[in-house]
Amino acid sequence: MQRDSVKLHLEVNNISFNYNNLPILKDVSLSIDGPGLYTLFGESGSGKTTLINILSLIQKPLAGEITIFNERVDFKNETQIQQLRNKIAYFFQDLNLIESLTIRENLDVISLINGQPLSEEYVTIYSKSIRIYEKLDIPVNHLSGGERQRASLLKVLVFDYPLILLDEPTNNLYRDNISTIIELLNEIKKDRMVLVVTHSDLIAKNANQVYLLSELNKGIGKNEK
Ligand SMILES: Nc1ncnc2c1ncn2[C@@H]1O[C@H](COP(=O)(O)OP(=O)(O)OP(=O)(O)O)[C@@H](O)[C@H]1O
Repeated sequence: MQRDSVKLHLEVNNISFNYNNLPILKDVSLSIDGPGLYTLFGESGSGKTTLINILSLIQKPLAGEITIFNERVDFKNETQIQQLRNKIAYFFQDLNLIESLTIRENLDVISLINGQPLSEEYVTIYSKSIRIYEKLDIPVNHLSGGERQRASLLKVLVFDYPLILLDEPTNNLYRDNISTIIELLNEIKKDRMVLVVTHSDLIAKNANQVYLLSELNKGIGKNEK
C-alpha cells in the first residue's frame, strides 16, 4: 500500500506543562526516529494523557519545542497546526464516534474533516483484519463496547496518518481481541510511528522502545502520585 512519504521523526525538547500552576510535565524530552511501535508507561495521574494531548497538538506546552516530521511546531501558526493535525491520528479513551451514524458514515465524516479520500481498499483490508467488516453498515449505538473500540481503531488505520497516538487502546478488550490489536500494531508499525500509552505488558513486549514517563519527567507530577 502506497502512503504519502514524510520523514518519520518526532523530537520533543524540554517541554513543560502546568495545570493551575501545578507542574505536571517539566523538561520532558523524547526522540523517536523511524517507523516502529513505541510505548509510554507511567502511573495514573503522572501526565501521560497530557503529553499525548500536546503531541497531538491539542494542548500547547508552557515551554519547550516539538518537531514533527522534521517541522518545528509553531503553536501560533494555525495553518501549520491544522496541516500537521491532519497527519496525526489520536485514538482517545472516549472513542469519539458519532453514535447515530454507521461505522462507514463515521469514516466519511472524518474524510471530510481531514481532507483525505476514503480508500475502499483500506476499509476492506483493515476492517477484515480487526474483524469489524460485517458491522460496517451498522449504527455505532448498536455496537458492543469491543466493537466500538475496533471501529474507533479502524478510523486510525484507514487514513494516512504517519504518526499514530493511542491512549490505552486495549482497555475494554478481551484477550483475544488484544492479540488481534497487537498483530495489527505489528503490521502498521512497519511504515508509521505508533506511540501507545498502555499498561499492557503484551504491547510492551512488541515495542521497539519503551519509555517510562517517570524517567522522562522532572515535574512534580511524577513524585506526587
Ligand atoms: N483539566 C485539568 N485540570 C486540572 N488538572 C488536570 C486536568 N487534567 C488532568 N489534570 C491533572 O494532571 C495530572 C496528569 O493527568 P493525566 O490525565 O495527564 O495523567 P495520566 O498519566 O494520563 O493518568 P491516567 O493513567 O490515570 O489516565 C493529574 O494529576 C490530573 O489530575
